Amino acid sequence: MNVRRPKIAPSLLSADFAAIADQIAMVEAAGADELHLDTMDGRFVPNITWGMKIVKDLRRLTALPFDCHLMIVEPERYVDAFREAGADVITFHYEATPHPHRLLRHLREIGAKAGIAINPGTPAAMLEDLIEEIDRVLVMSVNPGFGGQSFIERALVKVEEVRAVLERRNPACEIEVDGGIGLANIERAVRAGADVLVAGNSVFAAGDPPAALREMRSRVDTARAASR
Ligand SMILES: O=C(CO)[C@@H](O)[C@H](O)COP(=O)(O)O
Ligand SMILES: [Fe+2]
Repeated sequence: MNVRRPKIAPSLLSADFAAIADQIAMVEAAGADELHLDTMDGRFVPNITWGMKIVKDLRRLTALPFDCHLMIVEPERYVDAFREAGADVITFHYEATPHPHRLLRHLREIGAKAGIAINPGTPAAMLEDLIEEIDRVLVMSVNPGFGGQSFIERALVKVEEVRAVLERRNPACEIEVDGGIGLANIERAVRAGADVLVAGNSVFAAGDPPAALREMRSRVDTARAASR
């Protein structure tokens, strides 16, 4: 059984970039385990965010691990640059490359944690021949592209399915859930088997973001203790 303490990764997509140093310091002080950075290219997803330059500059602001979620086509062209910019976990989309196996191996070779994300319409079974090559599976619980969307409940079934396969074949691999995570579902995500909970709007758009993050932390720890 999985007994790791789940991590909470605030998503900077929902942060105020005019005050980004303060926003990062705030979530770090409130107990964030990682920072989730969403790169979008306007092709794989309809939205556009930031690239390596921003990741590199943000790297100077914190020692928290950077969880770089690449929602871009041809991710193999950019992963080295994201690693050099300071990415610790690099997660590309299964749907964005014809060679996910090769890319997962390459990510480990360059010293990154190798992450692969699956969209809501992609079955967990598509990871079957990749399982041993993965350090983190990201189960999308919204269609990628925007923060603040509603959680897709079916994602929890997928987390359970991925957890069952990982228990047998790659127990060290983490499961991350991304999209619409908040107090209404964070405990259920942990009970389903999630190790990393991404939270954008539920932190940065809250009236009291540090309090929201601490409440999530407490609920996550209680849920994990209860599921042991
Ligand atoms: O990858 C994405 C969206 O595509 C996410 O990381 C969002 O940034 C999560 O934001 P919330 O749904 O938690 O507001
Ligand atoms: Fe994301």
